[in-house]
Amino acid sequence: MEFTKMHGLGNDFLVFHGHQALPDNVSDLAVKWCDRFFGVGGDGLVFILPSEKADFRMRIINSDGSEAEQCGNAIRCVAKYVYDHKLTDKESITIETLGAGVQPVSLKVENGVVQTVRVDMGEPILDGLAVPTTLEGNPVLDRPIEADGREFNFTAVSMGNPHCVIYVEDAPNFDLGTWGPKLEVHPYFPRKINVEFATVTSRDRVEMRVWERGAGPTLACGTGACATLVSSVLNGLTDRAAWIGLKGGDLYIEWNEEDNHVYMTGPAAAVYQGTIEA
Ligand SMILES: N[C@H](CCC[C@H](N)C(=O)O)C(=O)O
Repeated sequence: MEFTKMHGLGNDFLVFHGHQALPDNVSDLAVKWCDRFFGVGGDGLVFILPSEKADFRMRIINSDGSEAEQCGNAIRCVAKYVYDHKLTDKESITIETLGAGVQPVSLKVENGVVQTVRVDMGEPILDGLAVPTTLEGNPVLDRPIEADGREFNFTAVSMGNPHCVIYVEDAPNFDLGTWGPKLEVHPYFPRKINVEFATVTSRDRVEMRVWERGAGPTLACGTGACATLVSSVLNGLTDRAAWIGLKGGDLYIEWNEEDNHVYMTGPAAAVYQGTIEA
């Protein structure tokens, strides 16, 4: 199967186009192909499929084989792919996702190549039971959670996929590897959860590191950046637009007061094309 290796701020994927549906053994293939030693290496597989409701449809499989409802960095890669491969000549397109409906995407094109992508990520879901968590509350805001004897406070936000945002002293140096996996599978989260550790440095900047559900530590998480901005506004820590500083780079996130939609702006890059045996 032919693929294009792409990334959004180092959150990297094998991108496939030209298929009508996911391969039957896509979970096994994700585990095998995302392995960084025995496979191509990646945080997940992304399939660009036909859609009856939008210009294109995206499905995302994490490196552990689980399918996610949404993926911010991947949707920017999909937008770049379809324009650069001349599957569309529009600079405003729509992409259907499993968990966030149809999303408008606008492309910033320079010299005929997509440089940055702005995605309407839709409205955040704040009702605790809908994120989902087992907790009542709309929102579930700054609530205690205990893992292995240590207590944190978290805010729950869904962008179609679930997120748990926790504020810490120094996110870039936080012990992500110890606490991320424990919280990912905490009993509060029936579908597990993406865990963001964040440090607010000003009203328009937050440093964040992410332990992703089904993928572990990644260099960037688009939906996680959106969840972190929404959480920071709800907790009174930032304005409604801010830079989210990730290990792989920065994303600009806005939570529009008029339409309640979250907008994400950032880059997408293609690295190489290849073929791989199923
Ligand atoms: N691991 C995530 C999916 C990928 C999200 C992330 N890579 C992004 O850019 O939003 C989940 O299971 O919800």
